[in-house]
Amino acid sequence: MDVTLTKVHGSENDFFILDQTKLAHRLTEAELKQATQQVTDRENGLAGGADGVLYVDDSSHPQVSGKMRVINADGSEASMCGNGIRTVARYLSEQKQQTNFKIETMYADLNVKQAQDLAPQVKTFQAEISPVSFAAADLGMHVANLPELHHTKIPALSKTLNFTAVAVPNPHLISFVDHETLLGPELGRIAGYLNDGQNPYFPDGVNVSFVEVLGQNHIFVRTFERGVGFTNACGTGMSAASLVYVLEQGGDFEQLITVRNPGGMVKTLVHQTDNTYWMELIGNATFVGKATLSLTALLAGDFSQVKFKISGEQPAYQEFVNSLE
Ligand SMILES: N[C@@H](CCC[C@H](N)C(=O)O)C(=O)O
Repeated sequence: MDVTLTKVHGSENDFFILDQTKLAHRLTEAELKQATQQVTDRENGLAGGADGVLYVDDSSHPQVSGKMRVINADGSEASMCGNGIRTVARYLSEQKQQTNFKIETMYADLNVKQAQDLAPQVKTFQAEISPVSFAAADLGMHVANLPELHHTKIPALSKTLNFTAVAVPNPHLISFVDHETLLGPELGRIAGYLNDGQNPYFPDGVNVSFVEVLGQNHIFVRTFERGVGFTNACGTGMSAASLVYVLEQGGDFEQLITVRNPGGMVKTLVHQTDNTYWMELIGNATFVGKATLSLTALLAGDFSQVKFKISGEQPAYQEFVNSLE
């Protein structure tokens, strides 16, 4: 059986899209994990590897155009992926000729739509990020029996930094820091510890983001992701950081927030409807290229015979990044 993998990125958070509806039969759970670990490997994977694989499938939900499952590079499954869903939105939009529709994810059917291009030839999509919860149970968090964590020190992690934890719905720990701390070693040290599978605070791991305020409704977010490590950007992390920025640091509801990240820039909107928060994430959905190979070669991690066909979209994205001040 042949399998086509499309390499994509959102703010250089890169993935392969594998459309299960195009296969003679669906991959088993074990195959999903194995294929992901093989293809994403940064040294021996396909086309430089990736941060994860986005598996597309049909949805059985009414009025929903497709389903996305997110498998991290280490084989663990995530409930959501903000950068990934924009690329899946573009993929489904082109397959089904729709510009405004819903995608099923683990916990919610999320609205997605095509948006105005961020820059010439930089295809851009907008995705709903929800549901939001601060509850320890939804975060898999065990910090001093606290039901929620808002702008609070965790002495075992840092004597100086304050943390807020929020599930969107994948778990995020957010800390606002100065420029030196943003770029320094603390993020790797703290996030590495929290994702070691042994710590008592987040035994299932957590995505950790450091955020610097650059100006009004303008922030920089650097993220160490659960199941991956440092990535160029994390869409749910930038959405969670935007929410915490609005709630704690003077950002504005219903105003576009510019979010810079090591891989580029996105825009977010933070909403409050009744007592519920939700966000929208607007950013590039770039297709880098694609390859077709046999399932046997994919599972064996044998990419020696694979021809990777470049799309030609990356130079426009690079120009966009170069244009950012
Ligand atoms: N890069 C993603 C998040 C992917 C999932 C994350 N690593 C997790 O395990 O929760 C994004 O753009 O949101």
